[in-house]
Amino acid sequence: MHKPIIALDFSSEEETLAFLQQFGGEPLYVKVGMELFYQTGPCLIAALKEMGHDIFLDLKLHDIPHTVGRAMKGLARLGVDMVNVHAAGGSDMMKAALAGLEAGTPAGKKRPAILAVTQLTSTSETQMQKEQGILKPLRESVLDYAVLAYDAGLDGVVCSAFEAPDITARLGGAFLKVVPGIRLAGDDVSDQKRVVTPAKARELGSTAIVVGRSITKAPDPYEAYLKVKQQWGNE
Ligand SMILES: O=C(O)c1cc(=O)[nH]c(=O)n1[C@@H]1O[C@H](COP(=O)(O)O)[C@@H](O)[C@H]1O
Repeated sequence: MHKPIIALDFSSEEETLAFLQQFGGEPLYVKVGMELFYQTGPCLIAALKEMGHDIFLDLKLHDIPHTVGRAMKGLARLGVDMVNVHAAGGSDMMKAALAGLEAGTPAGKKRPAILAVTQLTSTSETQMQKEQGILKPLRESVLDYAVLAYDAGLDGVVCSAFEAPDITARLGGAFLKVVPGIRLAGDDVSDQKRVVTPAKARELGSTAIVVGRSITKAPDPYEAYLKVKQQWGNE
């Protein structure tokens, strides 16, 4: 089982490094998303690697296949461990993303795992149906996107824990289910709609969890991390 992935949703390198100092040098699995990457770029990725952290670079690419393929080729050179695209970009785009990653991964290095974001955990079924015009149940939409990603050769999906059992049943346990929308009991869910605790995520068969504000906004982030880790069941 993977360590909980901490979402470093900060706007500067200083803030990020001050946050990480509270972890006393413990090697972590961190997620760098668009807020931080757009401010700090590849330099911070290099610094995080130097500190021994595993990195999920969450830029959720969604564009024409040629553009996404070329972008992934560049991202592969950063030496991150995991990247993602939006499944809604389609099968050709996902295949181009994978081919770009393979082409960009330096010889002798491991290709980053690539995930497809299905339905964002901030989306409810009502919103999906009204705003995206997808009239099936949300669970079905997530499963359909997961099958599309699997057929395109991707390593897994980002989904909520609620859809994890269907995906495992259909595509097997090795296909990754990386699950955000995690809260410790009593924490503010904020903009998230499909939310579970770390323990529930494990019970539903998630491969990994992504945790942001339940850790980053906690009065004692390290203590919150230990609580998440304990509930999740450490590696
Ligand atoms: O791809 C993601 O990481 C992602 C997909 C998704 O469906 N929902 C989702 O919340 N995320 C990310 O996971 C993190 C969740 O943050 P918190 O809600 O603060 O725990 C954020 O960095 C989001 O960008």
